[in-house]
Amino acid sequence: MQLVIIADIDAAKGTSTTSELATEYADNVTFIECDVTNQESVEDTLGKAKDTYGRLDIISNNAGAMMENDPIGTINLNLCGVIRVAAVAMSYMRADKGGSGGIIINTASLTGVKPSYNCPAYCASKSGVIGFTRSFAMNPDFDLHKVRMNCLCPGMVDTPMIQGVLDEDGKEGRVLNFDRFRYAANLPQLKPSAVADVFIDLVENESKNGAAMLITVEGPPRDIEFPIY
Ligand SMILES: NC(=O)C1=CN([C@@H]2O[C@H](COP(=O)(O)OP(=O)(O)OC[C@H]3O[C@@H](n4cnc5c(N)ncnc54)[C@H](O)[C@@H]3O)[C@@H](O)[C@H]2O)C=CC1
Ligand SMILES: CC/C=C\C[C@H](O)/C=C/C=C\C=C\C=C\C(=O)[C@@H](O)C/C=C\CCC(=O)O
Repeated sequence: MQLVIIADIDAAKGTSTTSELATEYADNVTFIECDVTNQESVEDTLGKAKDTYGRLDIISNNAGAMMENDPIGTINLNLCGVIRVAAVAMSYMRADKGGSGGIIINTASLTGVKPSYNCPAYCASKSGVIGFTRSFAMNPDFDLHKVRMNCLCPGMVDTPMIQGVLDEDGKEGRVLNFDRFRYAANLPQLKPSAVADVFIDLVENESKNGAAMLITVEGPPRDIEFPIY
């Protein structure tokens, strides 16, 4: 049986999403309020998940936001949040410490490899997620802990994040040039399900470790190839 914990800082949205899913999956979906920028909150959330279900197999490290008006906060949420969650999750998942191994999938972005002057802190945070993922996966300790790590690098996806930036009408400076962002946001966007499909492939394909999956409207998903120095 697949059991899912939805963890998010937005309790109202998290609860309503969980109720929606419960119509199909009954008690197999639970919501826990969590702030990935707060170490105690992350420990509390993953501790509760382990206590409720006995073990952790799959982590979707997905929380993130675009807020160029707060560049340090952007790094703290998008990059440090990913590292924080991964570290606590590892304490439960490691096969050599009583866990069963598994997979952590971090959400990076196309902007982690393709710079955009419009959101330098966001791009830096996502480049960091890619670097963290690839470095983590290279560790020879994998043979002991058995936790794979991969990341997703989607182009623009039709989600509330994009709409949220557009709705603000540029006043709060979530991007540096609102008109350029609006232009980019009017180009064809991915559906969230296109990203979810790649997520499922990464879970199922046990040969994948350290992959950064490029997902765009231009063609099928593929591994990003990085130069070797
Ligand atoms: N929408 C897009 O075009 C793309 C989005 N991404 C990334 O995908 C991920 C998901 O974003 P979307 O679904 O697009 O946006 P979204 O705004 O719908 O989802 C982001 C979620 O993160 C949560 N969150 C924010 N701060 C948090 C915190 N401190 N602790 C816990 N949860 C927190 C929000 O409440 C929200 O539910 C993000 O990491 C984003 O950077 C990557 C590429 C493209
Ligand atoms: C701004 C980033 C938006 C969403 C983040 C998401 O993680 C991934 C997005 C993928 C691509 C986004 C590209 C956005 C680019 C820009 O906003 C600017 O660099 C301007 C882009 C296009 C303008 C084209 C032109 O000037 O002719």
